[in-house]
Amino acid sequence: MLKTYTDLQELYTAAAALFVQAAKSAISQNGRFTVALTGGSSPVETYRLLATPEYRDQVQWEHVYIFWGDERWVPMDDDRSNARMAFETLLNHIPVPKAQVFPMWAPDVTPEAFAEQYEQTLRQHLGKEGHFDLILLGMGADGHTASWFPHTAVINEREKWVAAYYLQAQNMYRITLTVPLVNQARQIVVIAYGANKADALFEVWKGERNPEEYPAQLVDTAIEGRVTWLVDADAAANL
Ligand SMILES: O=C1O[C@H](COP(=O)(O)O)[C@@H](O)[C@H](O)[C@H]1O
Repeated sequence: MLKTYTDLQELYTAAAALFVQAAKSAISQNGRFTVALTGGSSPVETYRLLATPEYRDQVQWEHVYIFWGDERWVPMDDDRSNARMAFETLLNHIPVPKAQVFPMWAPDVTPEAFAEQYEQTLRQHLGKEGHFDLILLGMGADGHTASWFPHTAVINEREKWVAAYYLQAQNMYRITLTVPLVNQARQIVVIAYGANKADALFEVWKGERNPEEYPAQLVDTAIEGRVTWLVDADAAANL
């Protein structure tokens, strides 16, 4: 499902409302809520909104388990860190227990070894089936989502749940949840706005199937109601 907003504030509100709704429903059914956060610029205002009393006070944060969908392999005080952004905008402002927050970063370990450790952590918290209650994603102007960049081997990974690899174009390691794990989530919300996303959004939704070029096509929209794209009119201009 794709929902288009002319007012960005309404898009942020819709994303925050979906988060709260997913948290309430998972906690009432299973006593806990597992969520993977996205990075980049797209979720910033949604995270800020979730930190306001109106949204924050609707969530039983002591039952929430926070992971990341992907990360730039940089220390958490680096401006590029997805975790740093999430702490600054949301996590520092909510009463979630620190032991239930799992950034994709650790010093003194290789990214590949860390990816294996992170997968073990996920297996402990998600069980062997690996169903997140909610995964938030963004989409870059090049059609990447999570750290599934065009023409990288990681988009064909079907065994591992978490993978790390060196992204030559950015001269940095990336760590990411993989396609099979993301597509097992109970709910996925993709946030994409801005005119620079219009071409990629068109290709992902209306273009020929070509996930090597537009990896966001790999987010499986087949199950009705499970995947929601929240986009603005600028991003949707070519649809
Ligand atoms: O590098 C990344 O980019 C994507 C998209 O970022 P945005 O700034 O266009 O929102 C993001 O979803 C991903 O988490 C991040 O690592």
